[in-house]
Amino acid sequence: MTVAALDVSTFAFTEAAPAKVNLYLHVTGRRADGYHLLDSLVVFAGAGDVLHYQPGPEPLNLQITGRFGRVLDAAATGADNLVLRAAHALQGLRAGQAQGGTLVLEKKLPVASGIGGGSADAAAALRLLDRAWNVQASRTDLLALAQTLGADVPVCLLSQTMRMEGIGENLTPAAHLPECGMVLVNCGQAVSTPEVFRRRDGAFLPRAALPESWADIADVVAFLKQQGNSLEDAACAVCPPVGHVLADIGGQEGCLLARMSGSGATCFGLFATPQAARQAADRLEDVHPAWWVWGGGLV
Ligand SMILES: C[C@@](CO)(OP(=O)(O)O)[C@H](O)COP(=O)(O)OP(=O)(O)OC[C@H]1O[C@@H](n2ccc(N)nc2=O)[C@H](O)[C@@H]1O
Ligand SMILES: Nc1ncnc2c1ncn2[C@@H]1O[C@H](COP(=O)(O)OP(=O)(O)O)[C@@H](O)[C@H]1O
Repeated sequence: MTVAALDVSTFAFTEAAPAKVNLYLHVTGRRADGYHLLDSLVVFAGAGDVLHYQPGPEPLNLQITGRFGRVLDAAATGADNLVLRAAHALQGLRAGQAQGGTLVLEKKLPVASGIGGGSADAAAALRLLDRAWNVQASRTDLLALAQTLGADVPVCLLSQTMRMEGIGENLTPAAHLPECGMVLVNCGQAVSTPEVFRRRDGAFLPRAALPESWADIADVVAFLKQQGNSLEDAACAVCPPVGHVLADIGGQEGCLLARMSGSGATCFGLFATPQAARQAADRLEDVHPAWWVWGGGLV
C-alpha cells in the first residue's frame, strides 16, 4: 500500500538503510548447490532508504512511500516484504516480544538494482526493532537472523566497510576509505540477479590481495583498477544501457573509476571529494532526467 498522508516526523523511531556498493566483486568459485562464491569489498553510500516506526495497538503493518515505492508494491507486497519478514524473524527470537504499530518505508533506492536496497531495508528493520522492542539481541544472533533473510543482509546489518566472502556470510573488517565522493546511476531497468549469474562466463578470479590501509584515494583507485566486477559483462548483455551508463560516468570531469555494483544495473563513479561527485551527478541528471542519479559521500 502506498500512502502519502502519514507524518513520519512524529514517529518515535527512524533508521537509515544505506545503499551497499561492491567496489570490486570477484566470482571465485561455485558451491555444490550452484551458488557462486564471491570476494568483494563492500562500502555504504550516503544514499539510502529510510525506515520509520511508531509503536501502537494496531497489528504490525507496513506502508511504503517514496519514488520507488510503487515499483516495490508490484514486486513485493505484504508479508513478503523484507521489512516485515525481518520483523517477524526478530519476534521469533524472543517469544512474547511481539508488538504492534506502523512501519513506514521511504523507498528511495531503485529496486533490484545491485545496491541491496531490500537487504538494507531488512537490516534496518532488525536494528530499529531490536532497539524499539528492547530485544537486546546479541550481534551473533542478529547476524544469524540476517543471514536467513538474504546473502547481503549481514553486511547491511553492519553497514560499514567490509570484505565479504563466501556468498555473504564471511565478513571481515576492511580499512575505511579515505575521504572521497561517489556517484550512483541507475538507468531504470531492473536486472534479474539469477539471470546475470547464469550468463556469467570466463574463469573464476582469485581472491584479491586487499591492503590493510590506504594512503589516499589515488591508492584505492590504483588497487581497484587491478580488480573488477565479474558480473559486469553479463549484466551489459542482459541490460545494454549499463554500458552507456558506465561510459557517461567515466566521462565526467574528475571521475577516477567507473564500475558496476553487484549484479547491476546500478553503476558507481569514484571522485576525490563528495562535492566533485555531487557536481558530476548534477550534470548527469541534466542530460538524463529519467535516470536515478545520486552524488555525495560514503557512510
Ligand atoms: C550479487 C550480490 C553481491 O552483493 O548483490 P546484488 O546484485 O543482489 O545487490 C549478492 O551476492 C546477491 O545475493 P542475493 O541477494 O542473495 O541474491 P538473490 O537475488 O537472492 O539470488 C538469486 C539467485 O542468484 C544466484 N546467485 C546469487 C548469489 C550468489 N552468490 N550466487 C548465485 O549463484 C542464485 O541462482 C540465486 O538463486
Ligand atoms: N523492502 C524491499 N525493498 C526492495 N526489494 C524488496 C523488498 N522487499 C522485498 N524485495 C524484493 O527483493 C528483490 C531484490 O531487491 P533489491 O534488494 O532492491 O535488489 P538488489 O540487491 O539487486 O539491489 C526485489 O525484486 C524485490 O521484489
